[in-house]
Amino acid sequence: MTTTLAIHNLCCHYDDTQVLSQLNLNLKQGEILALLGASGCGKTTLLHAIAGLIPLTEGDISLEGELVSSASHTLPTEKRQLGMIFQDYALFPHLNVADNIGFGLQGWSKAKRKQRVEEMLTLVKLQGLGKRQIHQLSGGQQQRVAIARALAYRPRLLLLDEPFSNIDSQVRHSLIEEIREILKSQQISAIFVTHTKEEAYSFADRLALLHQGKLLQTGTPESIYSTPNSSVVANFLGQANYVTAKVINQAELETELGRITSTDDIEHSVGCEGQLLIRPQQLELNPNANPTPERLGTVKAKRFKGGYTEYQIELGALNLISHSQNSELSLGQPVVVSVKPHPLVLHCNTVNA
Ligand SMILES: Nc1ncnc2c1ncn2[C@@H]1O[C@H](COP(=O)(O)OP(=O)(O)OP(=O)(O)O)[C@@H](O)[C@H]1O
Repeated sequence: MTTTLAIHNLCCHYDDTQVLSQLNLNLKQGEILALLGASGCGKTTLLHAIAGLIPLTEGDISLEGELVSSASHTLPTEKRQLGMIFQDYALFPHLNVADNIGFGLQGWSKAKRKQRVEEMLTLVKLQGLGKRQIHQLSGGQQQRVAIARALAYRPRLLLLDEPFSNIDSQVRHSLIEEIREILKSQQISAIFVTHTKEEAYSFADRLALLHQGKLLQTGTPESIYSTPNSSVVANFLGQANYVTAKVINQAELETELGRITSTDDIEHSVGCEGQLLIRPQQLELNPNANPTPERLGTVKAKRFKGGYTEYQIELGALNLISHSQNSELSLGQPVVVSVKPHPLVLHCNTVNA
């Protein structure tokens, strides 16, 4: 499979402040990647660098093997064959839907342009609405027009900056799935900026987590969620408990909750100490089990969440969050806390331990 985008050792500055540092990232043809991270971590800056809107101070960017940015060279945005979609749609209010979609097709014959616009209207399920004015469309429909316009001239890469943030949450989910299907059917490579992990999970094949201008981890949503390489990544992708732990052998850790066995080999060496990550749904609460002191906790708070109940458990100095199917536990009730069997994820205190 060919590489659409290759970013190598990229650094960007605004005045004296370094905003992106030593960033490496590749994107395969047809792949959808979500750039995820807290506000201000550099997501939009990276998108702008790929678009050629800001220069690089170090490193380079290639599109389909063509060098488009380096410290000494920036190919102008309009020569990069990119599609760009931003949260405010940036449609032309004085043009109707068809003219918005056909706007980028300069130099095409009238007949070919009309045919392409019709194809695009069908693709985004807006057949028959070509003559409508933009203000006569819903937010979701306007975003479909933006997609159609961006795809009409067959870009080699689509850049989307928080494209769903202005869409009503009721329609957002189905729109995300629909647009993903359109991109997949056309084998379009895309980079999508969001700070909402749920959007990233349903839209992207792969996530790239940015933190303070550095790329911390890339991988499928499932792999990053289950084996985050740091507490920053773990916390960003969902609630997390941490207990101190030490590797006893390849399969076991000695922890604040007693000895815990992993279902996979533990990758760290014996003796390594650190923090064991336990997701709330990996903690089991049992009011009837035989208590051992290190596992006996008390229910301090509970919140019904629909599909599960969230409990806050006090256990010695630990404050643990558990998501349980059992909604019957009451405040103050003693419970035995155990960890469901799973491959344990330990973040060691010592590097390379
Ligand atoms: N034109 C600019 N001049 C100076 N600093 C800037 C400029 N644009 C952004 N920054 C700074 O660069 C950093 C990264 O900004 P960027 O917009 O890339 O973050 P982001 O991750 O997209 O944030 P958000 O999720 O809030 O949109 C921030 O600290 C921001 O204040």
